[in-house]
Amino acid sequence: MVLEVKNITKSFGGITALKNISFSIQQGEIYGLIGPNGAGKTTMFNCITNLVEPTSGEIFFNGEKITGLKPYKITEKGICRTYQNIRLFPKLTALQNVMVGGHSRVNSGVFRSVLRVKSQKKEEQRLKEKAEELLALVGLEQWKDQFAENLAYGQQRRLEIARALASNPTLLLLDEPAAGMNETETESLFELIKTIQSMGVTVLIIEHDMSLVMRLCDRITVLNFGEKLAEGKPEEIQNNEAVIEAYLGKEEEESIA
Ligand SMILES: Nc1ncnc2c1ncn2[C@@H]1O[C@H](COP(=O)(O)OP(=O)(O)OP(=O)(O)O)[C@@H](O)[C@H]1O
Repeated sequence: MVLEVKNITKSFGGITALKNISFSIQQGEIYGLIGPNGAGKTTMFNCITNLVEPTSGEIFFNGEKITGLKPYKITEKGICRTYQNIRLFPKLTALQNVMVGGHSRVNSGVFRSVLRVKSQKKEEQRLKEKAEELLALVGLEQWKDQFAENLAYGQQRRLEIARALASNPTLLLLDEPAAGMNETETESLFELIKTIQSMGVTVLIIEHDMSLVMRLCDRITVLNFGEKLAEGKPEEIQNNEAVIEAYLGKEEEESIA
């Protein structure tokens, strides 16, 4: 198992955002986390990356307990994420944004070296090449010198993914990557996530676009008011009565209305 979430509960004062949630993700899977607004999905990402500390429960990454580790340590171990609200550096170029992502995992070893300046320069060059490769991967190579703030919304979302990949994660957490994207952008996002999977990266994705989730994910957990409502393959989730009632059915009604 790449990731094992065991009995995670998270309370914020009177609100219990997650109630005793468990699930496991296998190497190479694309795993979906879905549920209505406020179900606890982002809180789960925050618990995995320890931006918020779980009230109880444990999380294991490649068999090692990561609960309680500092967020940067968790990144170093190979978990990276994007955010629901884009968090790029608007006044840095696309290339610089990706290079910043790469720094988080090279700082310790290389910069402590005795041959500091020389190795720093080499490292900078290596980061730049890697960043260019990643920009090509997400289809932004011709935009590399543009400020992030000048990129279209869908491009910014892809840039966030490139930045997250810069630290060589083995587990990538994507928080609503298709939000605000049109159909064409969503389709190229689908292809991109499939490519990332084929590179050997395991993916955990929060997404409201059901058509994307159902085509993309190998397995899915459904959260509702902090509780786990169901877990299974896309077809199992689509046919699950409780899920239809709590979530998919409601969406259908909304789309009919
Ligand atoms: N830092 C916090 N302090 C207090 N309450 C919080 C905090 N973070 C989340 N919550 C609450 O926890 C619950 C779950 O929120 P969360 O953002 O995890 O849901 P979500 O499933 O990601 O929703 P959405 O789809 O709208 O992003 C909500 O009731 C939210 O208000």
